[in-house]
Amino acid sequence: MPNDYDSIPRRMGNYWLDTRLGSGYSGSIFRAYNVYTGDYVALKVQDVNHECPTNRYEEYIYPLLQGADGMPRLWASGVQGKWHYLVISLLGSSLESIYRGSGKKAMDLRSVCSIAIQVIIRLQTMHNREVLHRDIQLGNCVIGLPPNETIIYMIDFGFSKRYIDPYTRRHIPDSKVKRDFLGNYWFTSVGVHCKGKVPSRRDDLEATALMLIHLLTPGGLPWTRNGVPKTDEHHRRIKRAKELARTEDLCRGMPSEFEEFLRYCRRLKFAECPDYEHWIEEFRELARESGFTDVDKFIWPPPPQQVRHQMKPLPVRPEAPRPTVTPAEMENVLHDLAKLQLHNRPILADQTNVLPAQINKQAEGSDKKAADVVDLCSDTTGGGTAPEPPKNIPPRTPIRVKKATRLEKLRLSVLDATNNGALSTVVAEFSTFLKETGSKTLTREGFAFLDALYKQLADPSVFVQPMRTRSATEQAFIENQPAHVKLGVVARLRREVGTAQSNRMLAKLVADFGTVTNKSSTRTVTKDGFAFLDGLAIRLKALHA
Ligand SMILES: Nc1ncnc2c1ncn2[C@@H]1O[C@H](COP(=O)(O)OP(=O)(O)OP(=O)(O)O)[C@@H](O)[C@H]1O
Repeated sequence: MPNDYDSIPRRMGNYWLDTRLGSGYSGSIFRAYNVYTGDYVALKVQDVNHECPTNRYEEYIYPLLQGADGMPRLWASGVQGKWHYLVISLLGSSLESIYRGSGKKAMDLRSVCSIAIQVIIRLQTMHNREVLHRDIQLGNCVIGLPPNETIIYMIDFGFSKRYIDPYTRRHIPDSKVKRDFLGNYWFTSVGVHCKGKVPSRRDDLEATALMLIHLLTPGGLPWTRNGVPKTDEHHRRIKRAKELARTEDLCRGMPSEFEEFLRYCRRLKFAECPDYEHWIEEFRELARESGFTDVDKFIWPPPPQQVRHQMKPLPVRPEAPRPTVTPAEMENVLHDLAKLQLHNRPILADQTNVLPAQINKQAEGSDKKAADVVDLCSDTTGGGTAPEPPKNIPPRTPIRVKKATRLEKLRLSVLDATNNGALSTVVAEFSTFLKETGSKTLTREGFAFLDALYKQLADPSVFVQPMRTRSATEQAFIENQPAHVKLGVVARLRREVGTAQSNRMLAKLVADFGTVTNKSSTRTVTKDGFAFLDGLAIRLKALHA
């Protein structure tokens, strides 16, 4: 329906229309002011006969969201002549225009973490109030006007819907019937956009994940690069590209949180309540680790290099740290380096210029915590047998690296595995690594390892049959169990892993193991948990044979 702006009256109710802020398929939005108070507002106008009466839907949704942070206030609504209008808080620029206006190919990590935190909080609010947004995109996230310019607001509830029936108090039903796509081309989840599934909370979160990944990808997500589709054929190509894109390819080079978040959203069951708190904390932690402060606030433009200077100085250590690399270790390293051949040119063959004092100096200054480091010498991924140490060199001692690095390496080995034998080796290493470092708590990287393992076992494009996921009831059952029952779940997994007949079954067990461990308060791998991992390695080997 064409927008005949000229016929829109200059006054609607108590509001005088000023400038047009934007217009979309469904209507126009104006800056307006209250003729009595002079207060500025935003006024959305839509033809009452519009084929898609989104203003009416918004009029129904807005009251459910009033009073919450980051939700615009609904001041008035009504009909004047052939126009329906909504009067809401006047806000600032959308993330879309901020991103485009920056002229940069990708957004900075600080800003993206702030967006992640705020948008997930907004969705938590909406979902707690029983509303799905269903059209998450950059144009529907806007910042406030000063002094609220660090707050991201959600707008455009024209596609929103209550997912809890107000009468029966039940979640809307899922359906096997394919439905027409509703949302936007770029960020609507694969399930809803490409497979015609019924949208639920998980899809709002998946759209958020795609939006964040888009912002961090130079040039944006691959399927967004040729603009909005004008033909059915182009739309089909977009859907195909979206559906086929592998999570790890989309997230290459980004902090692992983004890939994990997308995978998490895609694993959620239809009616499952997402763990908003967990992901808000993950993005806060990522920001903190990256040296950013005050990250709950979206600050645009991002503070130039400020963050490192604002970081509090580290507390002075009471005593000198234990050196991570001893002189003897350093000598080992140098010895090994001496044996390296670079283009047949021996290097560092002469160690006489390495004075003990220098070695000591290099050894100092390292302050890695014991729990954060691992023994690289136990790394078997490199293959081959270690050469005998020469007689005049003291026995090798471990070189230490960060735990996260080692886990990441193991994760990549899972993704590189092309058969069950290789997977078995990596799982055994993972288990050994956790035991040897005495670090039984599963960190983010540990869960990323399990995610990768699950994917390898369940992904039909790798080397196994596709997995049918657990039903929502089964999933909810596991999650709602008290701690002692969860222990029982791990004991069951331990028993079942020895008899699993296929990778598909193993994938289910890994998913259960991840869920149960994640839901436990300490996220530790118990004795049964280790027995499960070891059993998994043995079973994979047996299935490989
Ligand atoms: N409250 C507001 N204050 C300031 N600008 C706003 C406000 N609401 C919307 N806008 C601007 O107008 C644009 C369109 O708004 P909105 O998405 O609500 O309208 P729409 O007609 O549903 O658009 P579309 O058809 O693109 O979904 C937004 O991207 C934003 O730039």
